[in-house]
Amino acid sequence: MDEYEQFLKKIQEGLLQKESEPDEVQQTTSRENLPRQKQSQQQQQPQREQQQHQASQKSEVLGSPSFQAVYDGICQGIRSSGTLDDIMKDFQALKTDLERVKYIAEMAEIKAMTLEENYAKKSEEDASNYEKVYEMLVPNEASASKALEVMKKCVQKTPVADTTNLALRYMKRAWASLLLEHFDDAKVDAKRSLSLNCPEDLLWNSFEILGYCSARIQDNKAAEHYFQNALENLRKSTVVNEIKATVAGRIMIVFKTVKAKKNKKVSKEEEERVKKRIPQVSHGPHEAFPSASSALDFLITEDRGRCTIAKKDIKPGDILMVDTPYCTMLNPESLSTHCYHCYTRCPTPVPCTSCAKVWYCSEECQVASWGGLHASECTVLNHLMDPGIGKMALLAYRVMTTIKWRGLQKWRRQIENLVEADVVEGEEFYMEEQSLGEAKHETSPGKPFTWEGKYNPRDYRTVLRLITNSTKRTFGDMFKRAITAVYLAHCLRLTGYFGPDDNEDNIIFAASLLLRHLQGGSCNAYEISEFDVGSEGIASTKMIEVGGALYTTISLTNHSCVSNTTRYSVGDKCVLRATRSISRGSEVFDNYGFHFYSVTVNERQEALFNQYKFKCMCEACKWAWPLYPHHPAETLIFRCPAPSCGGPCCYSSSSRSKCNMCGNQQQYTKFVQELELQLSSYRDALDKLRNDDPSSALPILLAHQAFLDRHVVEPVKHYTDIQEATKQCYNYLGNIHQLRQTITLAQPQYRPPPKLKAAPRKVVMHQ
Ligand SMILES: C[S@@+](CC[C@H](N)C(=O)[O-])C[C@H]1O[C@@H](n2cnc3c(N)ncnc32)[C@H](O)[C@@H]1O
Repeated sequence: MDEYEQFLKKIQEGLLQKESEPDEVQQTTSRENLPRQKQSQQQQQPQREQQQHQASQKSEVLGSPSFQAVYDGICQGIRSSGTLDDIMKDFQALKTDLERVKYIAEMAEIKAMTLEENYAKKSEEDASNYEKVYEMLVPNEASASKALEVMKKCVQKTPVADTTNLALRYMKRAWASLLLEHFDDAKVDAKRSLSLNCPEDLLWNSFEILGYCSARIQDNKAAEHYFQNALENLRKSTVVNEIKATVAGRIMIVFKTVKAKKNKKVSKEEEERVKKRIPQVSHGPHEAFPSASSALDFLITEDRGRCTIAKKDIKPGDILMVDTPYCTMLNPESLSTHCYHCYTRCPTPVPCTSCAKVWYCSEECQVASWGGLHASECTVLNHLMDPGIGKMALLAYRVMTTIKWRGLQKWRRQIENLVEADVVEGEEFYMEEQSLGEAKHETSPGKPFTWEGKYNPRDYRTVLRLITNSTKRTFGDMFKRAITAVYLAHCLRLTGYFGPDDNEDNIIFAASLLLRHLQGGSCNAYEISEFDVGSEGIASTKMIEVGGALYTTISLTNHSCVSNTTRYSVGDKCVLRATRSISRGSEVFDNYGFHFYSVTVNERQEALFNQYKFKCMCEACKWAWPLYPHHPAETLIFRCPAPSCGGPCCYSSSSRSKCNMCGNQQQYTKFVQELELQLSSYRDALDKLRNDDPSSALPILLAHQAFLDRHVVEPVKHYTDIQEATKQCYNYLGNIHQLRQTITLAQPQYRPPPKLKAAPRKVVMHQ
């Protein structure tokens, strides 16, 4: 191992150690801090002081205790005192969420809990360590992508007030992007650097980067302007003459070329494209439910609660809902790749100005997020994203920070009536009738589900009325959620949520709502997804769950394992689209992730009951339809087209020429001819899809689907195939991530001469 490698290893080890410290220390201090019995104030004080001292020594303030530690402490306490039966009895006798959280708040462990802020802090020490690693990596072109990653971390850790260092580090990140030929990214960072407090001596770097980026897209006028600026600033700088000569030489090669060329139009921004891709609902919007199509209506049924019904015949492809989220959250796994505000990928991220945990795709998102929800969670984000607390915690917390304390006051009387009495429209109606999770039959009629005014997806009351299934929850489920709710209410308090109204009563009131939202979230939250198209196109696609959201209109759709719709995300919006024909009066069904063709009946029923608290009675569950591999393959079963017959007939390569039920020859033959034409255009559509042309494939697939819906009997492989192909086409219309293609430069001479690519940048930037 040479000197360079040793140094690199040492720094990397140091950094790695730093990064893993918070969790370890957090757990240790948490356990120490969690008393079996309530500790006296005097006992607690020195311990807290010691922790505070330790925390101030670290780059991250380690709040204590974590949710997991509180929960484990309570469980251990119950086990060791042998009081489980009593606690279960008492807790299960409680009727409302308010009573439940009051009970939890009285527990010794909760009373002794002292939460502190816990978030990833900025640190110049960490930032400059990352910068050192970058300096070692960047001269080697093969390490450019590592250099870029390291520089991202460096920027994230840089204290925001240090605008000189930030400017320098954005510029260095821009060089790394340029080395990787990520021209758009390099341009964004070079501009950021110029807009900050970049030392005059080094200004030429960003201008030079911008020159190459503009030349790359043949914006020759801009390139000329940037190169002139680069040369001018280079001349004024104090860098040694040898370097000046080298840099000027490489700039001149490209400068001469761009001067001789005409301009070409610059491509539009990605954001614009995303905006345009938000579709409109088919048939125009519903009067009272603006996120839904006017082709829908909403009922409350005895056995399935609120549900969505087709008011008129719906065609495959119809867009039935385009829903706005009440609130959203980014999954912890996507923190390093996606914008914390708009959920797009961010190759040139800007960090939060306060913490070193979240990224934004742009300064606009950074500002919008802070002005929106992040300011009220930034300092407790490590608590909210604690692995033990569960995904729903952050979403429930965000419901509260979206409505804000002032907003809650407006509805307080209404909320208290609703929550305390646990009377919720819809639940109230069918809870009385319904035995535990047992759906009666699919087509029971219902009464209309009405809403005073418009059912606005940004109205808090639509979230408040999401079904919670609280009467069907086990002791363990409800007990843990109640502890989570109280813990989250304390996090709210830490961030100053209650303002001057910070008192025990209000915290308990907020905790009761949090408990409601934790339950509601578990059976009503949806994913924000991204369709990931790998390097091999359609053959290598997968769906990624980037975040979670509450869509209160889409939440009015029930599940079927043979659903007639599918969902996809466009930005943070959710689109619900018909995958088959839905006749007037039939129910519109979503699928909660358990399809009849890929999950066995028993597994589906168990999973649906565990999470959503109902027993599915769809056709596939009732008749135990086989899994996909066991569907009839070569044969299509259809209904005889003769109106007086309608009996099942088989179509295969060795098909008959008349119906074997009624003997009708004429209509049968005509139908088979049409079917053969249909099958041939279906094969055409599949070819188009294979060749990455989903927009040409989709209309053919939809027409074929409508034909099958008129004639074919399920389950059959061909029908499932076309459903899947249609969903793939829809996915291309939503959030999508396509691997960066390495573009060969149209004018190779725009590339900085290879020998000079890395070295001068590195040397000169640190003069
Ligand atoms: C997203 S909500 C759907 C709307 C819900 N019915 C309501 O009243 O608000 C999910 C919940 O609806 C109920 N549900 C969904 N699909 C169902 C079905 N096929 N049969 C019975 N209940 C169902 C379950 O209580 C489930 O937890």
